[in-house]
Amino acid sequence: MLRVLKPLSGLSPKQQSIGQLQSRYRYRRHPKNDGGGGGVWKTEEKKDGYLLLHKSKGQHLLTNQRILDSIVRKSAIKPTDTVLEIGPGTGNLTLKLLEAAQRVVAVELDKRMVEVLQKRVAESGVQDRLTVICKDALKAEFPPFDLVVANIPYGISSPLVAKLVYGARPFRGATLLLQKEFARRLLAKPGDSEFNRLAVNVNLVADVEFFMDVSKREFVPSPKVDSSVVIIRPKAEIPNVDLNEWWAFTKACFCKKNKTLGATFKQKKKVMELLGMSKLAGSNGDSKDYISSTDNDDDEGESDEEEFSPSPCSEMGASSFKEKLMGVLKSADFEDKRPSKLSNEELLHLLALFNQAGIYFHDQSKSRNAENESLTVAYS
Ligand SMILES: C[S@@+](CC[C@H](N)C(=O)[O-])C[C@H]1O[C@@H](n2cnc3c(N)ncnc32)[C@H](O)[C@@H]1O
Repeated sequence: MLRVLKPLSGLSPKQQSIGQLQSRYRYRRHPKNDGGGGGVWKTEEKKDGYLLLHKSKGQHLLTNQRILDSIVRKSAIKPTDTVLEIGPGTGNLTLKLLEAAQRVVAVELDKRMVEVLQKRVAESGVQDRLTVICKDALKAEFPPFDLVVANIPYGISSPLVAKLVYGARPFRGATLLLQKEFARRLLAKPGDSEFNRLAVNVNLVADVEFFMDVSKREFVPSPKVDSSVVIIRPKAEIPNVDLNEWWAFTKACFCKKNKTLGATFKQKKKVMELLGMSKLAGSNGDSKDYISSTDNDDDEGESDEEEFSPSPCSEMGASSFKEKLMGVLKSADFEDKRPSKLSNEELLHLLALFNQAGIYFHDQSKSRNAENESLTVAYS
């Protein structure tokens, strides 16, 4: 299905408010509709040209003015606020944000989108209040902002949410349009089937509120999935825990989220890897011993059900280390518990117990924002 974004003839831009400006654009099916194959969509941003919309970049434009208005209203933007928008696209939301905020910082990967956005905003005469950063939002350094309001490309949801809530910039809230299933995972509570490490990590530092569901029919072109709007509000106070260590610890616990912690930490492969890193760091004269864990997240990836059975060369170290791990789990009845049913308070308690036993978890890559981070754990 190909659609066209076509500017309608009408009032001169100078006579128009931003709201009127938006109504100059309408969407219709492209006459050369080819059924939507090939992952590329066409839209027209001016009478003599076409803009290909790429599914791979999540280019699904939200066109329902009522929904755009609700999102802006719900975001409680103050006239003095700077709003960060990730993926402004052709500016449907940006123009509404500029009506409410002092300044909008829009981070957009696609230069063609930036051109359309800047043209539309210039027509409204408020271009001096828009800053465009034409970069990948995962790599861009964000300037200070008060709020985030965005219909984001769903492909970067997880690292982007991590970048925001674990990032250095303080902000009041993030109103995000997300894939419905992803939003449900963010909202999940311990024991819910959707509950996973993402919810655990986000909930440590932020509260997540559901706002509304948005049908796929409200986008041009329609994606395959429905969406939901959630508001993420950073907590005023967060537990006194090393966030890098917390990130690595939850990764280790949730590598098989429905397995008991005893089974997870008993796996031969895991114990041996942990121990291997320990010896590596020890040879460098490090005061702590470092150990690594397999990077299997949330029941995906390879499984290693095999119970620990030490090889001759590392028998002593591996055995005592496994005993240490199991001792911690048993000391507070965590051995038979599943991470997917534990509250953050319980997980924090378990981490404190590991630390007391001299076992520390480390994020080797130091990249909580990256999609493929790896882990190490330290113990002494
Ligand atoms: C879902 S569309 C939203 C467009 C617009 N906000 C709207 O609601 O109509 C996502 C936009 O994000 C842009 N985008 C995709 N990946 C990005 C990235 N890594 N960093 C910044 N922008 C990105 C796409 O080019 C696209 O314009």
